[in-house]
Amino acid sequence: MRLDPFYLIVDSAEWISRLVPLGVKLVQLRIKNKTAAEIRVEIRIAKAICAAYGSQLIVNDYWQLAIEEGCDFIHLGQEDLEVADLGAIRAAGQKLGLSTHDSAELETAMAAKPDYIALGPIYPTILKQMKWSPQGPERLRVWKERIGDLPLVAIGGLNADRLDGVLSHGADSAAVVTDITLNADPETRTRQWLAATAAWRQ
Ligand SMILES: Cc1ncc(COP(=O)(O)OP(=O)(O)O)c(N)n1
Ligand SMILES: Cc1nc(C(=O)O)sc1CCOP(=O)(O)O
Ligand SMILES: [Mg+2]
Repeated sequence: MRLDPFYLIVDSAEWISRLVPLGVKLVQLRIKNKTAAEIRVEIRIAKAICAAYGSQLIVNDYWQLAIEEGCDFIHLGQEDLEVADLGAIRAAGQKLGLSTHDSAELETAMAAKPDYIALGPIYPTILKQMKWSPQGPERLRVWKERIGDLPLVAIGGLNADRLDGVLSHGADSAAVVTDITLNADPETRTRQWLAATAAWRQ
């Protein structure tokens, strides 16, 4: 499986409706602090938009809702993984991406036979408090050697200027939140990401 080098992460279907039509081919819906009923609606709308534009939707955390809504790709962190039913996820034919932050987590993640591994935070992030110090792009090489052909996602503090650095250190895809969603002009910033990743899309 190949992942697009530009992996957008947003917290609403509204963002997906704004940015996916610009050409984003890989997008995660990562919603916190909403009810399950509200998240179901968001997933449904996001799925329809992604289907219309040929974009791969990945649902964060809410694997049961993702299955019920007919989505095909989820992302889980290590704490999510502890309580998730991997058998049900596989039986539903879901692809699975997993977060890792250290070697022990990588071992746990690999045992779950994921479809990609994410490593973060590569740089300091302002989105959420992290227990881990920034990994630095060099650590991506170490992860790539350990996971072989499995796609590797870099996340945390990425911006258009840091893209080439992470992709040239072994990441197959660069995930981003605030460099786009907190930008004064998110559409223009998204176009910059699309242009900056074009050479890695061949
Ligand atoms: C691509 C990608 N990588 C890492 C994460 C973080 O997942 P997790 O550790 O479960 O934290 P939350 O995002 O749920 O706060 C991610 N969402 N996507
Ligand atoms: C959601 C998330 N997970 C991370 C991890 O390291 O697992 S870093 C992160 C935040 C990414 O946001 P930004 O691009 O704004 O830094
Ligand atoms: Mg999570």
